[in-house]
This record gives sequence, C-alpha cells and structure tokens, in this order.
Amino acid sequence: MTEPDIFGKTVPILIRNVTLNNKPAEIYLDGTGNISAVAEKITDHDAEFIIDGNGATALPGMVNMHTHSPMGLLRGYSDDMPLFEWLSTKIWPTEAHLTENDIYWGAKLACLEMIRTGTTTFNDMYFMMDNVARAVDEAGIRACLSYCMIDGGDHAKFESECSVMEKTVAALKARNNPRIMPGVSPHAIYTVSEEGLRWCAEFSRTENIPLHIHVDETDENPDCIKAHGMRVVPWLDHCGVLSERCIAAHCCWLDADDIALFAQRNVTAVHNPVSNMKLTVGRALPYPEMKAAGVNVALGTDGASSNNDLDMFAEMKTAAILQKFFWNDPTVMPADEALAVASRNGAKALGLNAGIIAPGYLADIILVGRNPANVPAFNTTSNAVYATSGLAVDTTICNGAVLMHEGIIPGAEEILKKSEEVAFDLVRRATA
Ligand SMILES: C[C@H]1O[C@@H](n2cnc3c(O)ncnc32)[C@H](O)[C@@H]1O
Ligand SMILES: [Zn+2]
Repeated sequence: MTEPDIFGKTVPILIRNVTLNNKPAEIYLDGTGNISAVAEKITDHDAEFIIDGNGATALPGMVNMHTHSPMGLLRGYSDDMPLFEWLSTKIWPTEAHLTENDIYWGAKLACLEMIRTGTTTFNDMYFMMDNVARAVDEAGIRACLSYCMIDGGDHAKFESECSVMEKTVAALKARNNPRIMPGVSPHAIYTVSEEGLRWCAEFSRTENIPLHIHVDETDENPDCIKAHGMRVVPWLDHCGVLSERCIAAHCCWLDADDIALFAQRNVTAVHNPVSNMKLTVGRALPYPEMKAAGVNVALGTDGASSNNDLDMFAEMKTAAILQKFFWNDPTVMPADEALAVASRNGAKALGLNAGIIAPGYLADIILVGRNPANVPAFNTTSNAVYATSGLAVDTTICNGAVLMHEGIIPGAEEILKKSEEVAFDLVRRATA
C-alpha cells in the first residue's frame, strides 16, 4: 500500500531492490533534489521513506523535448490530414477560442499523462504560458516553457508579440521555481518574419535561455529559397537563430551542409517520429548523418493532437525502428542510443544535470515494475526501448519528490474529469 505522505515532498528517500544497468542497485536521494548515492547496498542513510522496487528497472526520467502541452484538449479532434490543412482548417481556428482556463486544464492533463508514462521534463511551446506554469508547479514536473511567437510578417503584430514574450519570460522568472525554466519560441520560418526571428535570437542570447523552433518539418526549402535566396538552415543562421541555445524540432529535410552548420553552431535537433509519420512529412530526421557530424539529437512527441499521446516509451521505440527502416540499416540507433536520445541528450540541451542515474545528478528517476514485457531481463535497456509501454512505469520521481507511486497520482480523477469538460466546451465554442 502506498503511504499517502510519500507524494510531492523532496525528502530523503532510499530506493531498494531495483535493477540499474543490468545490475542490482539501491539509490539514495538525500532530500536536496539530487541523487547522493548509488550502490549495490546502502546502509548509511537517513531515509524518511523507503521504496521497495520489487525488482523494477530504474531508468532516468524521460525528457520530452518538443511538445505543445495544452493540445491534449484536441486529442482525436482532427486526424488523418496533411500538416498545413490540419493547422489551417482545424487547429488554428479552434486555438483562436482558447481561454486561460483551457490552457491550464490542458496542461494539467498533459502533466498527468507525462508523469503517468515516465516523463520528468518537457520542453513546451504554446500560448498563455503562465497557466502552463501553474499546472507544472502543481504537478511537480520540470519544464522549459516558451511563448510561441507568430507575427505573420505584420510589423504591428511583431511588436505586440515581443511584448507578450517579454512579459511571459518575466512572469516565469518571477515564479522562482527551479523546475520551471523560461524559453523563447518563434514558431517557424513560414510564420515569423525576419525581424521576429532576429528579435527572438537576440532575446534568447541576452536572457541566456533556450530558443525552441519548428525547422524543416515538411520541405520548407523551395519556398525559403524563393523568398530569401537560401535554404532554411542558412536563413536561420543569417537571422542569428543558430546557437547552442537553439532547439530545433523535426529537422526532417536537412542536407549535409545544413547538418554541418548545426554541428558547428551546437544546435540540438529534436526527432518527432510519430507526429512526422502521422502527418506524413515525407522524410525522417537524418539521424545517421547527424550522429556522424556530432549533432546533439533529442526526442519529442509533438502535441497530443498530432501524436496522439505523450508516451516517450512509444516515441523511443518508434524512433529506433523508424531510423532503422528509413535508412535501411538495422544497426542505426541501437537501444542505448535511443534511451540517451530520450533522456540525457534533451537534459543536456536544457543545461540540466539530468538523464543519468549517478551521484550528483538531479533525482529525476522512474521505475518500470516487473511485468510480462520485461521478462527475461537479459538487457534492461533493450526491454525499456523495444518492449515497454509508458503505462508500465509505476513510480515517477522528479527533483527528488515522488509524483507517482504504484501507479497512483494524487488528484488524477479530477484532472481527467475537468479536462474532458473543458475540451468539449472549447470545441463547442469554436464550432458554434
Ligand atoms: C504552438 C503552435 O504550433 C502549432 N503546432 C502544433 N503542431 C505543429 C506542427 O507539427 N507543426 C507546426 N506547428 C504546430 C500549434 O497548433 C500552435 O499554434
Ligand atoms: Zn510542434
């Protein structure tokens, strides 16, 4: 039985009887939010709670590096369409009706789904982000939150978008919550002007915060060459966008020169295999070439209206098998790389000391309980990548606080009920 008091507190915790990297292990969290010891046996501790893993596999919490958390409200609302038709006929007209309350409950639903499926950090791009921050704060998860700038080439809109961006970053910083990091998000090159891209790049530099953008999801290069005389990646570089702070989602249509520029500027590319296949964007992120060039590649689900879930285990398996299939080589993205792409590579892009279970790292840890899909345990990483659903996660710990144990997340029922009501009401208003 779960002790009700175990939830939500960063206190000393000993995790016993787990398998870590194919070996028996115990993990001690000293109550500072960090891991302080990992050993076969830990006897010297002050644990307030002891978690018996009963043979569970311990893994670093998943890091979802590209999503739009409130979009879970539109899960299943419109499927089976190409990207631009989907955005312009279904999603954007509905988003025009979003309220702060919708954003809050949509983000609550996303945090619940992520905690349930083993994600401890997410990188989010959307609107009215202080409402997302409230949901993140309450859920206990970690997130980088960015307001999404769309100016459509209109100077007056550009000015108002800059003001919203500045206010959003100030509000997120004022929360003074170590789990909430501000970022800046120009949506894409086809929705943001040159002045918008340049302004976001400069703001990200002066604030020293991540810049999160959609890049080459479909082939944006022909239009970019027509408009600016160069491909998308050189255009972004021309506007000052490419740097070690840049987190570029999708990146399906990068060529060898683009990849070399990403490597030179230390950009992180985020693979979104499920959304890319569902929206049929035509090509997979060129992982083998990116790996060879030394580009940091992370993983994301995209929003739950194009995925349609936020399960990073499903995403990890899809990434590994899509990469093998698309590049016709079963050695591409082996299991240990898929796990790194889904955890520590994203943490690195956000400047977090996370994604590894070792002393000194953030105590962002998940346990996958023994279940038919992880027996036999010849290789726990292989089982995690190729055989595990996120719903097999039974314990999620973020910043040293237990957010889920034995599959229980306090308050889950209310979130399911409220977010369902809010979603139906949003669609009713949008289609009235
Ligand atoms: C944040 C804005 O981005 C929109 N969006 C959601 N999914 C995608 C995608 O796959 N490509 C481009 N833009 C996307 C979302 O609806 C918001 O308007
Ligand atoms: Zn997206």
